[in-house]
Amino acid sequence: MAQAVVRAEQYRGMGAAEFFYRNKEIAGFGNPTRAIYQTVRELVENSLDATEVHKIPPKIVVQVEAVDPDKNIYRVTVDDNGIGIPPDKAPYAFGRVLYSSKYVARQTRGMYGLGVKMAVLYGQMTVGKPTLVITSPRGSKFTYRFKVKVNVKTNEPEVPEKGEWPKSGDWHGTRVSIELVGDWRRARTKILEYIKRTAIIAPYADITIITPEGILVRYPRKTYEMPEPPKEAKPHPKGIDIEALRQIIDKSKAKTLKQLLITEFQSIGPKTASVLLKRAGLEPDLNPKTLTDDQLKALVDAFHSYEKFRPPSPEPLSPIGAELIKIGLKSVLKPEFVEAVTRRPSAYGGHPFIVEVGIAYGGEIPPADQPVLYRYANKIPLLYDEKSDVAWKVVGETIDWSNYKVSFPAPLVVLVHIASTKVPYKGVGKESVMEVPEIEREIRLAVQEVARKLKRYLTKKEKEEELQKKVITFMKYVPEVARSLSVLSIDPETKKKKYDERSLEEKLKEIIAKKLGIPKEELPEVVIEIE
Ligand SMILES: Nc1ncnc2c1ncn2[C@@H]1O[C@H](COP(=O)(O)OP(=O)(O)OP(=O)(O)O)[C@@H](O)[C@H]1O
Repeated sequence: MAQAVVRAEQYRGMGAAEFFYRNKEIAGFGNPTRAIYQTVRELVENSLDATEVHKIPPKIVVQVEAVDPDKNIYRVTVDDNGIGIPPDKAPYAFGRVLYSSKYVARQTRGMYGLGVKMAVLYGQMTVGKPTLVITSPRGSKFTYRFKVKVNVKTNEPEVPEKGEWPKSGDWHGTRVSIELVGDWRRARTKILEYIKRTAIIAPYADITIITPEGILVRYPRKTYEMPEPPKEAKPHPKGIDIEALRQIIDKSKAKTLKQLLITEFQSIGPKTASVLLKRAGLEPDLNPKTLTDDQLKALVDAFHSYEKFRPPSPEPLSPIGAELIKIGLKSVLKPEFVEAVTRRPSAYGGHPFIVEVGIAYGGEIPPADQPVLYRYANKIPLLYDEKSDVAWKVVGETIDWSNYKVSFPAPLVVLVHIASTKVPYKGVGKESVMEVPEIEREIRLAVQEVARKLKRYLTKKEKEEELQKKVITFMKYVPEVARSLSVLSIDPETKKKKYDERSLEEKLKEIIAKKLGIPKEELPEVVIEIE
């Protein structure tokens, strides 16, 4: 009988690239449908960050080509007119997991330094080919071309091919091309919806998608008006933990603790610094680099328990603004009513955020049994996991729409945008946002504010319709009544009518207009004759 072999446990470490390679689904690459959707998303989001944050009106072309449809092999290519990537950084940007230019307190779509590498990895795992990157940084005299792979074991980029050539025009931007096994047919609707919703939130962008069937869908730019780009801000003490503090100390040139607090954090001046250090039981002149674990903890505790900090600065945020939301909703959905609001900045756990809400109603929007919710976080449309998102909780479950004169089925679209330096996503795939009470509250207030405007509009519309009905009811009888009165006014002796029909009609119209409280000229010209 075979003896069971008892082997000793094998221990080894695992790098970031290998971890995400083994756990693709947590980054949104769980199956071929999600993978192709997520690839388009990651590339488009990088392109938008590379343009919009630098005040360049984005021009983006997405192309999905069928390389071998029988094997479900597709090529996704995204072109942009962004700032490009310096040639020494490009291999890392595409070939090293957790490498990013966005690890700063500033609102961008990207934040983890992961997205495009997951797409590169997925491509190399399923088709085996490297990703092609062509880029020309702004101001550079060259265009660079790389083929890049991620080395799963070492998390170092592999560059099997590279080249450069002089640039003639002033083109700048990036083109990324990835071949992968994807289920285009299943993902198609979601991808087209994603592009549509991106066009709504960024009406200043020119976005085109060309599908494998050769269909071209273009959302032309509606305006050159763009949101103010976010500014980088120092961290707020309330959002700091011990590790973050350690990293700040490592990078800082401050010689004393007091200096560190004043120069590296928002909301701390000399006075507050002294109070905080006293609370933490630390000497102001201590060299920050010598702090023990206990001292670091004492300082973080003092940060968290201090009640008088100013709220985090909203400068690193870049909301879209009510006007642009309205332009976006109007141009794509063609509703009869549209309104939007940008709330004042708020904060949770030391992170600033702003909620924006837009409502579109009627027109070409088809009626649905529930409100159609367009969720966005840092301008990214979120299409999956709707029911577990804080915005759904408010729009779909908490708000009683009948209070706003909406009865379902109704043609109602509600757009909710959360802009923050740290959106509390439920996962790195960025599909839904956690139920943070401060955010939930802001969403509720914003939805209520816009919904009240919708109610006013619907009430006015209802009144106008009632009035219109009355006008028609009264006016129907005018010709007949005028004729009868005219006949009654015949003088028995002369046999002549005292009043002719025309003048009686005019008199009757005057009476009706007065009764309904509208100018006589607004009564319909054509008088409906009764049978
Ligand atoms: N089209 C592009 N133009 C300019 N820079 C780009 C472009 N695509 C990627 N990059 C650079 O590559 C970096 C890595 O991109 P990646 O998608 O991996 O992460 P991210 O966008 O920073 O964060 P996230 O994982 O949250 O998307 C970006 O931070 C950016 O600096």
